[in-house]
Amino acid sequence: MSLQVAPINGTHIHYSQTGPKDAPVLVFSNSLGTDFRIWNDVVAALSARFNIVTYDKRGHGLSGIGNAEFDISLHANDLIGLLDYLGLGEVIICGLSVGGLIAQKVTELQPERVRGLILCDTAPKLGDYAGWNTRIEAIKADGIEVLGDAIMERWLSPTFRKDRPLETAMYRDMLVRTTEAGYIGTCVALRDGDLRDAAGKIAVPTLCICGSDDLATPPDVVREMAAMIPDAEFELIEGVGHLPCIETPELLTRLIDRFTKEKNLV
Ligand SMILES: O=C(O)CCC(=O)CC(=O)O
Repeated sequence: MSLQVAPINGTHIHYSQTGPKDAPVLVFSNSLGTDFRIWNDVVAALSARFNIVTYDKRGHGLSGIGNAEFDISLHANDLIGLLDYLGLGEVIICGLSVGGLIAQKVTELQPERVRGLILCDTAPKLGDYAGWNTRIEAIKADGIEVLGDAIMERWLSPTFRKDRPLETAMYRDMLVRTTEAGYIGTCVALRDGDLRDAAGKIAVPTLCICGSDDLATPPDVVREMAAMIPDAEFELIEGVGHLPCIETPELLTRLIDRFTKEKNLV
């Protein structure tokens, strides 16, 4: 399949669209330092029933970086711009980590557009100001490479790292090959982003998911988010880290399948 690219808000956004065009639209939004290949197994399992959009957020994967100052609103407006470009109306959004903040921000900006939310390993506010600045300064000094091993420990469970060393090395490469400007820009967006006031106003069916071994957004953080969002459900996936779409795509697929059916989103 040829690469698909759209002109969005002064840069180019690399995306893919798979599945029947008349099916419900399911959009996946990525975590920090990853590109949309992390959803490959989930997309393969769901693409008969959904019109699926995946994309590389600004500064990641094959998307451009542009000249704008990064914040969560910019990332959310990029996703809105991509949906407009593709002529898509109502969507279900599955957002992972910073992708979960992007999904929450799109819901705040265009509540009529979002039919349902699946928020994986995320929260309305991630980390604290000083922690993000420490990470930004470390990368400015020595590059992303120096943080690679520590980040793998947060992303992937000990079992995955032990049993699947080649894939662990590959995802580490995905991380450290992210452009510094794109990675740091998104750290700034996370440092300054706080959607806690908006969480209580989310009025669409929401499923919150977390891996039990997630050291980046631990289960209690995700449970706290679920408690803020009216009627949100919480699911813990045992033995998995920050990226359930990589470690257990079958289980994540089943959760998305069950949730979208139970909430009449399909
Ligand atoms: O993964 C994200 O989108 C942000 C959370 C984070 O910092 C994960 C990590 O790199 O440890």
